[in-house]
Amino acid sequence: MTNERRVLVHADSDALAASITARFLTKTVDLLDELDRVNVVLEGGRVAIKILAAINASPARDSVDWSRVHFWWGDERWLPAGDPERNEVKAREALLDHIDIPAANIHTCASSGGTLDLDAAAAAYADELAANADGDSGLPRFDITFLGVGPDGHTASLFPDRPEVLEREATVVAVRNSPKPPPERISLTRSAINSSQRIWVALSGADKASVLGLALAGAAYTEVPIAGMKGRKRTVFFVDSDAASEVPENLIARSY
Ligand SMILES: O=C1O[C@H](COP(=O)(O)O)[C@@H](O)[C@H](O)[C@H]1O
Repeated sequence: MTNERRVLVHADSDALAASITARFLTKTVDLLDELDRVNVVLEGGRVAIKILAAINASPARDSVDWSRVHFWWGDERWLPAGDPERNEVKAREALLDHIDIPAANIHTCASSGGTLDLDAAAAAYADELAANADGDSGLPRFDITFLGVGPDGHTASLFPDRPEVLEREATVVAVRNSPKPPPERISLTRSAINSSQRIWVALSGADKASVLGLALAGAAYTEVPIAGMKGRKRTVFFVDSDAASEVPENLIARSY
């Protein structure tokens, strides 16, 4: 097993979504043969939601025993419950509301407008992670973590040149003054993300090409946060041809 990064290039975002869907369903079924439960970390980017919709539409969707799959979020936007811009709401609409999964398996971050303020909500999410921890890590064993990337290189809600990207102790941070709306967010930290067994990064579109090139060329993660994300077993970049235009040819695995 290698933990090298691989880049899989697809013709377009539809092909990308189909490929990651097939891989996700197969890997989850295989993991459930070995493990009592599988923990999956979701994100809220445009391509991520397209992938969840593709999983929902797949004829193989119900080959997964969803009662043994737990969903977490790499980040959440600090918005009222039910707000269509919440990552959780988008994921529910695309997939989670359509599968046979116990509510307790869906581990959301709190919403704004409730009893918790932003810091307390981040602490509550860290407590929920710790209550499901693998050993004394404070974190579940994240079997598959989906990440997206903004044109500025942010991933989850870790933005360039911000203190949150440097956090080493906490598993979860409250984010304020995000350069991308909404300004307040909750995010896993880099070390929490990098505890994942597998990180699957999805990028689509020409506006992601430059940052993908920088990340693969070894940019500092403080400036390009996605550059600092690496799963314990594998890190795979699922990209479309527009996003791949600045990836060195020798890094591309043309298996799709
Ligand atoms: O705000 C966010 O943005 C990133 C990237 O989103 P995209 O639409 O540009 O792909 C996403 O991964 C993150 O979860 C989300 O909160």
